[in-house]
Amino acid sequence: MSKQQYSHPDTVCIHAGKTGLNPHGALATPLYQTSTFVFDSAEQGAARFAGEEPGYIYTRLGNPTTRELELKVAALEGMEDAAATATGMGAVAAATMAFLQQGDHLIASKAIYGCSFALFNHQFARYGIEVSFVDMTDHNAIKQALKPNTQMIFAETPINPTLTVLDLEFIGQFAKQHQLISVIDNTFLTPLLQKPADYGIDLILHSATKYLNGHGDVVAGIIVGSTERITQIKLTTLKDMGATISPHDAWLIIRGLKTLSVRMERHCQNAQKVAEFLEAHPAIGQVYYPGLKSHPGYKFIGKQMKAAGGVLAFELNGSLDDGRYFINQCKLLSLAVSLGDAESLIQHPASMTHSPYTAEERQMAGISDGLIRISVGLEHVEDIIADLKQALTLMQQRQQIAIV
Ligand code: MET
Repeated sequence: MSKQQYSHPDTVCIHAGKTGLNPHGALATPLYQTSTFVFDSAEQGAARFAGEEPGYIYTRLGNPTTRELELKVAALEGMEDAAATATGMGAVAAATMAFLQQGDHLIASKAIYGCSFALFNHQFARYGIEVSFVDMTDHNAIKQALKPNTQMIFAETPINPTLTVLDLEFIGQFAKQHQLISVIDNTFLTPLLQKPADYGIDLILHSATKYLNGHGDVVAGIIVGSTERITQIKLTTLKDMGATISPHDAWLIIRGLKTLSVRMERHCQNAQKVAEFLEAHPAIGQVYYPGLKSHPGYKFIGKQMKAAGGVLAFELNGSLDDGRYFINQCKLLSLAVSLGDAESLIQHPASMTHSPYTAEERQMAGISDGLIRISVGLEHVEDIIADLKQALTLMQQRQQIAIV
């Protein structure tokens, strides 16, 4: 295992995490596409199962290609260890359920990705885990949600899809003060733009489907934390529930990570320009992007977050029907959920990513029916803006005809 420390994350993305399991010195990481590993003897197999001898057993329990991905992302987040998972939701479920049991209480942000909300709101109730959904911009509300059985606090920042920014320093300190396990989903910014570990956060999650992989061809997740906590996850929820990543998917993410730094830079530059264009357009109402001075999260830029990332949301001056018409007119932007790909993606959270919420729950979470989310891709920004502009013009013309 490489012990070398690199001073810059760009270099970490490319070089960190080498396991040394590379007998021919291949430049690219070898892909160990195998379900199982052959033991030299029955005694060796028994010793590996007993944890008395290091070495691989079976890919659900670990794999050398996956290990390189885990070590790389742990190094990027500045944490000891990581566990890669089959999907982002695999990471959310394995990380939370490893530490929560019947009778425990979880404080969760009231606005989070739709399936994280569904897991906490629908599934946890079935297992006797109590959840309070809280507006985490309101620190008093967090304090008031605390109960004697509270074990964990869970949030995303910026929030999917409202782009609300939460104060990681407060969350980290609050969790320490009350001996809670703090969990932050860092998917939107990646460790290149935000490092929750700097604020004492215990577990950091990613949907690796998104920016870490970056090419829209994988679903995967990863959990980052201390060796102790990651070991507990690997020996319980990950081993026994089995949301294990495929080695091939781990290999693709290792390849994608090599360009994470340059991709994030371009995503941020493009998103900033798109946000400014939308903010100035008469057909657009509110734009939600922390890179805009008008956004309450702007004060965190250059502090908690290096930049605002590649996702933005906005409301049109128009009806839900106008919004659907507008999205349908986009030609370059693909109408698809997910984010962090080279392709710009546009979607309607209320009916897509956040449809597990009821209309009332969405309203409480601040996700309006008119909200539209864009993952700004790596195309030339003028082409992205031109596509949005033509779709907005068509929508405005249709609105005019409707009035006449
Ligand atoms: C199945 S819906 C979405 C996937 C992804 N988490 C997103 O926010 O786009």
